[in-house]
Amino acid sequence: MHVKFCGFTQLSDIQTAAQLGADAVGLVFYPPSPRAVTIEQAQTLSAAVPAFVSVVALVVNMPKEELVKLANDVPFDILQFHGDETPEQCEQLASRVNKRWIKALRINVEQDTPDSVRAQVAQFADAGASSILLDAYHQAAYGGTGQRFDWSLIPHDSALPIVLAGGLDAQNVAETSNLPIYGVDVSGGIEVDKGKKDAAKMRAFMKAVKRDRWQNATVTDAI
Ligand SMILES: O=C(O)c1ccccc1NCC(=O)[C@H](O)[C@H](O)COP(=O)(O)O
Repeated sequence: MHVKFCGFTQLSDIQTAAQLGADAVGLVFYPPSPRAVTIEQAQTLSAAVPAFVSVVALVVNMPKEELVKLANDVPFDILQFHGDETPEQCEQLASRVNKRWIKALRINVEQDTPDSVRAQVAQFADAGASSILLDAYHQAAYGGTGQRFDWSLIPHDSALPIVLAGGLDAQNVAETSNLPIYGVDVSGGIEVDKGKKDAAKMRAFMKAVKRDRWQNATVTDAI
């Protein structure tokens, strides 16, 4: 199980996340978010991330010129499109800045079914996405809402590895162990305040994931 911690604004928090073994750390480039960072903050934060930890730049409907400037100014590894971007827009924007990308789909329990989610994932797979992040739909926010969605809507035969987000924390993350997912993403569940992470919560989250991972490991997994 891979772990992405998202929404860093503080240097010490991102250093702690890396020390604890997070696979990826996310920076939010969406000014309305309480977790948004400036280019200058992002440069400082990304410079503190060691090798083998991916820096993910999260954008929401960002115009091309702004994205080009972001990619020129901040070293990051993966783009996360978390707005209303279509597969074609993601493909064009990501190729313009020469980055691998993932797409967040916000699951609306009133409308979505496993088949509709599978079909959307297939479209983003065709466009070249590396992974899909599934988050809860909220009418007033694009993400970071702390809300879970109905996990039975996660398709089993997805065309892309799925990262599960939305309302996860150290207490409930073990419940994800039998889901068809590649990784988990958390923001609010490791915070004391929006954008301010809590070292104890990050540690507890990692312990819960790793404990569960090794309890369920097969011999092949463990090699
Ligand atoms: O975190 C934000 O403020 C945010 C704003 C706009 C779009 C996306 C945002 N966060 C996306 C994330 O990757 C979060 O980690 C994900 O939504 C899970 O958040 P949470 O439910 O708080 O764990």
